[in-house]
Amino acid sequence: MIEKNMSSDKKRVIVALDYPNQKQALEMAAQLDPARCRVKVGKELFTRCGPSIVESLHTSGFDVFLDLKFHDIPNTTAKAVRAAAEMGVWMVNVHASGGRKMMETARNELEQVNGANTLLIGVTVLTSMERSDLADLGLDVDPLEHVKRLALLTEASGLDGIVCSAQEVTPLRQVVGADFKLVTPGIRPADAEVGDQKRIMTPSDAITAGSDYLVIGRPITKADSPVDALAAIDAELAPLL
Ligand SMILES: O=C(O)c1cc(=O)[nH]c(=O)n1[C@@H]1O[C@H](COP(=O)(O)O)[C@@H](O)[C@H]1O
Repeated sequence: MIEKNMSSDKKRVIVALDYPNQKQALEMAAQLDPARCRVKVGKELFTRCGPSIVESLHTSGFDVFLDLKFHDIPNTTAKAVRAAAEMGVWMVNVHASGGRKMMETARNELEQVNGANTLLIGVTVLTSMERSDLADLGLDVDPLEHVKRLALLTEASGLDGIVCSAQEVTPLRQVVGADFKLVTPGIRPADAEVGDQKRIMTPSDAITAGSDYLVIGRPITKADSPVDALAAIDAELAPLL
């Protein structure tokens, strides 16, 4: 029997536009349908292009996840989150390990932006990290344990959700609220190259586990035909949504 994911949002895929220039990013976006997916602007593209890339994507009708993973003192982080909200982005993120005061200050700042309905999300443990990477940081814990701790802190700080691995979604769903968004990168279709990701899952397994949004970059953008790669992912997800 096919298990249906609970979220009513049908646009679950966020395509990571990890490109070094506006031309390549917009060429990719032109092949995507804003009615069927969202896009992510990350550190490389934003550092090269600045807010104009976000404006262009908005003009083309896309919801934009601005993935700059802010991590700084509370005032600096909050002002950066405000700047993102004033750009009108759909989602923005901070590192949950910046702590409660940083996240609460960012949340409060966001509330003061007129008309903003930007989702504010906390990054827990990067999907490229495994237990040994946490040990290097002096954290002698399983990634799931640390993700759980940061998820609860993020929720208590008033944020809308977290970025985590899809591998953590099932146990997290038992401890966070049903509306708390679980955004999962590290998504790899069965035949895709893993690259630098460590805690991975297939698109259908991630949705079945309860992921709200799947962040997918290279399996689409580096495919011979990005359109075909996305269509295959959509076909894999369709029976589950
Ligand atoms: O916040 C993110 O989006 C993010 C968090 C995380 O833990 N892991 C992670 O891979 N990401 C982003 O998700 C995207 C994944 O890209 P691919 O590995 O190419 O599918 C990249 O743009 C990363 O910056």
